[in-house]
Amino acid sequence: MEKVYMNREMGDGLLLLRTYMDTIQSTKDPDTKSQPENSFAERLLQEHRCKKHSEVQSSDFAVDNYDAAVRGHDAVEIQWSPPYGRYLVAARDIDAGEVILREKPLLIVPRINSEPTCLACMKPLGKDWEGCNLCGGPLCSPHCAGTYHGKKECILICRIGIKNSQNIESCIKQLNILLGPLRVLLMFQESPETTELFFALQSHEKERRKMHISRFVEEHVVRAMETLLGLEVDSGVVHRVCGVLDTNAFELSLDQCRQGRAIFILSSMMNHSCLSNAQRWYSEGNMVVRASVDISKGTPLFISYTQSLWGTRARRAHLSVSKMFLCKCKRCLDSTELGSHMSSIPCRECQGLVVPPDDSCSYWTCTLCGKRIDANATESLVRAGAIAMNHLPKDDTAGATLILEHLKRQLGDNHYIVAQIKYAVVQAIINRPLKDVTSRDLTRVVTLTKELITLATIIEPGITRFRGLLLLEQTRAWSEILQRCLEAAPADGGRSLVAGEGRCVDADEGPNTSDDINHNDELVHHSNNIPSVQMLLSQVAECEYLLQYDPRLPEVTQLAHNLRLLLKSPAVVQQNLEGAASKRQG
Ligand SMILES: C[S@@+](CC[C@H](N)C(=O)[O-])C[C@H]1O[C@@H](n2cnc3c(N)ncnc32)[C@H](O)[C@@H]1O
Repeated sequence: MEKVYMNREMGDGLLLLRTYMDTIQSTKDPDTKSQPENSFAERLLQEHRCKKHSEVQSSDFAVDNYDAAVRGHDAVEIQWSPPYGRYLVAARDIDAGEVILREKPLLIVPRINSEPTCLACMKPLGKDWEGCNLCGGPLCSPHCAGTYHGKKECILICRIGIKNSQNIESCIKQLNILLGPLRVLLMFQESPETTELFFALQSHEKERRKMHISRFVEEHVVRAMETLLGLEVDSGVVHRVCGVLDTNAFELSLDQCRQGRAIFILSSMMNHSCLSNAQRWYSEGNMVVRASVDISKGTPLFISYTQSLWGTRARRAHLSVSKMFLCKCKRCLDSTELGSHMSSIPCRECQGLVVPPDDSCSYWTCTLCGKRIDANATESLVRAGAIAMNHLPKDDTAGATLILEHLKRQLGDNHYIVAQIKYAVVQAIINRPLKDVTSRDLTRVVTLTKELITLATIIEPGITRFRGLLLLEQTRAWSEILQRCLEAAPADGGRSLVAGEGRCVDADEGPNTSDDINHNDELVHHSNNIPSVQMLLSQVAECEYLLQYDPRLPEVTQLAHNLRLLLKSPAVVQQNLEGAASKRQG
């Protein structure tokens, strides 16, 4: 404990956060609203409730969100150590799949992007939007029931002059940059006690001062607040607010279409690892953090701040620029990336794989023949792959598959560029109405998702969203294939197709030139391995568990419903009866 106070900034914050957490921990029942009297959380809540009644509307975003009470979190505690700052640790053994944290946001702000977003409900609006009657800022409708656009904010935004602007696009861009820090400052004004809590979070203020971001904040936030909004602001405070937001805010899908960035005090204490042991969702107004693997008492909890389908170099660069640290997790320190070889390329001399240099050397090395390769040669190959990936033909899965096959030969089957293209092809196919997808493309989805699930087992092990989404796409493809088989030969549950003499077609043979949807040849091949409805139902049950808190859960439920209906179809019933009879005979 002593050394905690060696770092004053961190130590002060730690004390405050631990106090905050203690009050939360002391209320175990997730449905109980009562907090210990005079506790920090209770004080915050009481003050908030008084405001809620007396100042309706003035700072609507803070209303309700301020009910930042996280309850019953006996699973975690906060610790501190010099290289990592504060972090959450398992206070007891935690089982894979257990919910570790459930927390309401302190505040929600819009994402920084140039797209107009409804100020009141945070729905991205595209080109067609209506302006707020008063300030002219984007709203999905003048009667939007969203509560984020409070009166004070509206009055300030009026001063930007969006209504009469000749260049609305640039006004909206500026507004999107300003809005996050502006809402934080309004929250401080409305609820001064939030200031201390917010500033207990890390801002990397000093490091940011030396970086380009500092000039950006000075120009587009501090100066814009002064000149456009006519506010007198403390530049240091604004920089710190922006630092806290950039370091701690979670990008969220608020529901299936609304998006935002939000601050969660305790969830912010989770450090990063590219091989995380927990994952987070936003579900029914709460951050839900779930253990993806078993975590033993005393182990730090890690979520991932980055993308598992990126190679080490890209992940580390992203973390170092956006979160100001050099990741030294197991995956980052291993040039084979845990044996996945997602950044390796095939050796031209032998069957081996050439792995990227680690911090100690500058050349790439084959793990089999030991050949050393100059970094420039391999990097230009990877760059060419990245360019091809960024120009992948849209709505042309055959074309995309050709590129994929070419890059597989150049970069290897598991390379991160190849993996990202595989996932992009899966999404391009499966996001179309399934009735319009050729059987060949459905087959492709099955093959690619199987390969990606194998990869996911290494880079995102356990109960994870990525596995859930891959399994969902695979099950959707299988169930469409199965239905086509049943429709093509309903009398015998598709088995006559199995006995047919058609040519076996495999997804790897290349693109289909015909757009014939009911491609019986392919069905012949696949009816040999098509899972039964029961098998697909158990796959869906796994998806339901994995995606329990995901916005795509309704799709899983719908798929389960469709499969249950299929189970009742005469062809499947007949098949099951015959199956049961032959089992009895056997
Ligand atoms: C959301 S905060 C996490 C809590 C933070 N450690 C604190 O004390 O407030 C993110 C910051 O934590 C630090 N951090 C997170 N993961 C880390 C890691 N694996 N190694 C080193 N620092 C890390 C970085 O400074 C990063 O910008």
